[in-house]
Amino acid sequence: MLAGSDPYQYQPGFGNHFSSEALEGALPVGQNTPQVCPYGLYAEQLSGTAFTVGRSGNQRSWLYRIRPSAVHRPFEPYSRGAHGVVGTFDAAASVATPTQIRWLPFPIPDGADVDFVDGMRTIGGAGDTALKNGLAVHIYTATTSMGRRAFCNSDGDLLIVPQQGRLAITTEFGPIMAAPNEIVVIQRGMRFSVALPDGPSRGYILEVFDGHFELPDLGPIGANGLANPRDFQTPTASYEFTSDEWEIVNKYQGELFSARQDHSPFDVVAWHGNYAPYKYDLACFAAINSVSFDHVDPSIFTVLTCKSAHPGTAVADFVIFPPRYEVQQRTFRPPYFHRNCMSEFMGLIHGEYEAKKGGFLPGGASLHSMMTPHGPDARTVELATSRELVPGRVADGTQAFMFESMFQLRLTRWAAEHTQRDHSYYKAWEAIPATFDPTRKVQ
Ligand SMILES: O=C(O)Cc1cc(O)ccc1O
Ligand SMILES: [Fe+2]
Repeated sequence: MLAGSDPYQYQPGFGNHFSSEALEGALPVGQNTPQVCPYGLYAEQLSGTAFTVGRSGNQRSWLYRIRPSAVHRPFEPYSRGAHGVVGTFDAAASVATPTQIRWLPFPIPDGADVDFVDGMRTIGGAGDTALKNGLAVHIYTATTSMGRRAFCNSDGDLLIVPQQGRLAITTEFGPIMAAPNEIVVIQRGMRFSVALPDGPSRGYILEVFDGHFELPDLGPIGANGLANPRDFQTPTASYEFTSDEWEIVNKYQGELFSARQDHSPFDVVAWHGNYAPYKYDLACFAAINSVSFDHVDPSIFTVLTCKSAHPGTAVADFVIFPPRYEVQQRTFRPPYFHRNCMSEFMGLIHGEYEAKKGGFLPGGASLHSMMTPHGPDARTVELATSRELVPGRVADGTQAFMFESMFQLRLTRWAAEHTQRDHSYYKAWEAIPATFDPTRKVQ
């Protein structure tokens, strides 16, 4: 990187075999592990899949760094305050409820210095990190940068959805700046440190304990549309060479551990491979929908999917509800009433969600669990059944999203008993009248 140039340089593409060097010639030529690497760097492989996974699914990167990551003092249990991260969702650690759940915006601590790691709280999840089966949903509320602290998650991949405040993320692969309406994916094992250029910040995190996010198949849509691969952005190598004291906070089996080292974890001078973090601007999403009639299932707005072993059934889909035109004729246009064999966790980045124009607020959340009945609120139903069906815009200035999962989620007690839990949420549907009239068969 040249002095004074923009540190945020990205490589476009999804799942590419990227190459990046901050110092010309730092990547070994023609091999991964020379006897001595250029500039006296150490070669270190970071594996995202088992060595033996088939070629099309195999993910790994080679990092050429000033000191190997192995150079650190032992990990000890993390002692800085009681942390609220959970990696096992059994009856001891969490509660199950099939009721419709909503939270008003999660408050950002006032006056206290809380960074991204200490401000992370698990809302709920399923399964267990040790068996690499399940997922967790977290929220972060933070007021201060991590400084010389780095976080590393051994338990799975993190899909981060900033809702308030940009995240300036230093990663081993280079820096990423992510603003609200962008998402960042940081995979298992990657060290990163979060600074807050805008001060108090909040956002959502989806963690998958197995697999990786991929672009959904497009089927009859064809070769283009939805999230296009070239709009994903992976950072470029950037390093620091210091003997400063750093703390590495490692989430392992849902617990936090801390180790100290006298060098920066961000000392990767060059790297190559296809296991690398990325960001994506949700405004790049090329939405596709019905141009004739009927409400299309929200899977049409899938940005990324983490597949399970059951074809077509996701560990987790990341789905958005982007600004778009709505043109369907003779159609109840809002989300339909339904009971789903998947779990639906929703959040709102900004604006108002089309099915609930009040109560579901930016920085808040809702959970409609497996088979929990839900749909548009009474006001939305009233408007949608009486309005003239002219072409119109929907969701302008708005961005809601959904983490949809095949798993049954359990809530942490923190989330279930949170003061922001909206116990009157059920009233959203209370005023929906019975309009049934056996003498009036009009469609
Ligand atoms: O429940 C929700 O609000 C999400 C949702 C939106 C939609 O358009 C169709 C189905 C669905 O679950
Ligand atoms: Fe739904």
